[in-house]
Amino acid sequence: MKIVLASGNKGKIEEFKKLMPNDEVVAFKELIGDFEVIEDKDSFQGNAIKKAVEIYEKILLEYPDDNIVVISDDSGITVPAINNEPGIYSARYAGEGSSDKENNAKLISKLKERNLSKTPAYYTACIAIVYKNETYSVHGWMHGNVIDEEKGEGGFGYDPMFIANGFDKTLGELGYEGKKEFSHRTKALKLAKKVLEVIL
Ligand SMILES: O=c1[nH]c(=O)c2ncn([C@@H]3O[C@H](COP(=O)(O)OP(=O)(O)OP(=O)(O)O)[C@@H](O)[C@H]3O)c2[nH]1
Ligand SMILES: [Mg+2]
Repeated sequence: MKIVLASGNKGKIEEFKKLMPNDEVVAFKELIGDFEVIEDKDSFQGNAIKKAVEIYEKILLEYPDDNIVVISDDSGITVPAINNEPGIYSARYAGEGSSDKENNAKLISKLKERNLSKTPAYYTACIAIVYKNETYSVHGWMHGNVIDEEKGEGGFGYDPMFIANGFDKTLGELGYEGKKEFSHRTKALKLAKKVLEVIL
């Protein structure tokens, strides 16, 4: 069965395709072109469900007979020492439409303002699934520390600033192969696969 990913984030799409090698994973844009979902809920779960539902409904309008399953991912990084920023605002921390580089620069300046060269942080991923008008959601987390500089070119987003617990290199330095063993997205997707086993 075709699994439609309700995400426009290239880093996520790449990770999902690698994490689900036995499924036909298609980014929604390949089916219906560009479509913006306003992420105005106050939780990862609220935004993940909103993305999956709106894209599911939009696809059904164009492919009414398709037996389609849509999955979405709403994720971000939370730094308790700076009032839990950026959290659900991770993608737009430096303003609407900001790049990973700009978001990282803002986080670095916030850490430097408080003389925090290294402080605890965690990633959250909520994956929502919509199938036959029913909604499901699961979460995964990854704990570690953020540092006030970028190291390495791997991963995406805040990865060059994040050192997972038990490691001494950033996810940017470890790259995808390191990260996929224990990331928030990997953990959430493990549960999502269980849900798919039950409902499909
Ligand atoms: O270093 C990172 N490693 C990760 O593994 C990771 N997962 C999420 N994030 C960041 O959190 C925001 C997600 O926001 P988000 O869930 O709204 O996604 P998005 O707007 O980019 O795409 P979409 O899926 O909504 O279309 C984005 O800024 C990402 O950079 C990560 N950063
Ligand atoms: Mg988004």
